[in-house]
Amino acid sequence: MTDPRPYVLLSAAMSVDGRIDDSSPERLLLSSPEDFDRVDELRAQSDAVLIGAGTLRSDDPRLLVNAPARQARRKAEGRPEQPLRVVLTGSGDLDPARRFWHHGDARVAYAPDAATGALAARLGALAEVVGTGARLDPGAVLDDLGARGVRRLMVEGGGAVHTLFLTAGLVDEIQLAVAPFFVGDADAPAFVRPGLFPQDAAHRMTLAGTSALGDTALLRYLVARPPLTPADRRLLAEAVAESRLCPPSDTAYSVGALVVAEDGTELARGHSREGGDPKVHAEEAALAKIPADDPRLPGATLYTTLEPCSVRASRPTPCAQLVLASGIRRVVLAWREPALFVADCQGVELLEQAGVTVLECPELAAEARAVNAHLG
Ligand SMILES: NC(=O)C1=CN([C@@H]2O[C@H](COP(=O)(O)OP(=O)(O)OC[C@H]3O[C@@H](n4cnc5c(N)ncnc54)[C@H](OP(=O)(O)O)[C@@H]3O)[C@@H](O)[C@H]2O)C=CC1
Ligand SMILES: Nc1c(N[C@@H]2O[C@H](COP(=O)(O)O)[C@@H](O)[C@H]2O)[nH]c(=O)[nH]c1=O
Repeated sequence: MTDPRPYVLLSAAMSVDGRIDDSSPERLLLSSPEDFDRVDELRAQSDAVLIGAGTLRSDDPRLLVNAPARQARRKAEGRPEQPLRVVLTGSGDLDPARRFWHHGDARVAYAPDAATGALAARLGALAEVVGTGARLDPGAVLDDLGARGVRRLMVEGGGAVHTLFLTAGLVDEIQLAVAPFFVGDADAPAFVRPGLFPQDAAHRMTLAGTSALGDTALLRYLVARPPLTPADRRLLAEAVAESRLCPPSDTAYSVGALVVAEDGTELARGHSREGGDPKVHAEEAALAKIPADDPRLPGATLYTTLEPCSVRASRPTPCAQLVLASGIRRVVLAWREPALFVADCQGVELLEQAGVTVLECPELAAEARAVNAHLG
């Protein structure tokens, strides 16, 4: 049994025009004193508090539970006085002279594997340095924190880190404080950067509370995490690996697909243009290998790197229809079809309308897309 990932609470303060700082070197105080007290209480309730390297550089924060009564409460509960303090970096370029490293108890820095060696040498005993694979992977960060016993994680910014966790669908709750003024500066950091967020007009968050903290409005949102399991991610990564086997094409996507029964048995896998058939799609190739009357199909999941097609020039039956005909009721995909060969792919809509559960895994979208980088 792997340890559970922590509950992730993202807390930030922004101006009414959506900025979390201005572009001056000094840190901008957006929160009211009452709101800063909320932040202190949230830190006290958390097992770990996390920021990005940009915030470390610009704010030089200590990131501590400040109220002595809260420190004492933690101690009385048998917890360390201060939560684990966490920094994320892509480059590994973290300055050991920052205040962050010289306060509180335990500290961890996460970085892509390639950056860990130099960073560990730089930080020495100031922090543990942990690699997250080829890239800065927020899922790997949560896995590692879970294994350290972290059950509640507070993500405290800045904008790039908010974007990293939100676009990966890894946030459970947002506490967003809105300060009653404008920053009015196009160069000032925004709450989030542009990105593909699972929460859009069609997938709205739940407003769980609003309150006034001094002159600051606190909005509390519950963010439904896409119910993907670690096994789903692993199997979808297998589908991405399968997509790398596709014979190259300048006119069609390279896609990989796996069909896996409820008990984890792989029923079939397939990839685009498999076996010399220039027209076959990955889902079609995989489904063709399973007898139509296999009783495991209704409980099975289709993992595919690209949204199943809803219209198709090459063959009469699009893949979304093939999936419906197979009886499969659950589809996990990495990447929605871009409007390159088909103006508006309706594969997800078609499946959902027929009652199939469709889950997207934005964490793997970049990898699925990379296999098709030559298509632009
Ligand atoms: N009002 C508020 O509530 C808060 C405001 N802030 C403000 O936010 C600003 C800082 O925000 P921002 O500049 O976005 O910095 P962040 O704190 O979000 O850190 C960004 C850094 O984290 C690493 N990183 C983040 N995402 C990735 C990724 N996908 N791949 C690789 N590395 C990644 C990089 O580190 P590296 O550069 O080492 O490669 C990147 O430069 C400051 O002005 C600060 O005052 C911050 C927190 C709260
Ligand atoms: N400016 C700002 C925040 N900034 C956050 O507070 C951190 C600094 O905390 P400390 O080390 O305790 O001073 C900083 O790194 C950033 O994450 N937070 C908020 O709730 N409201 C605000 O207006």
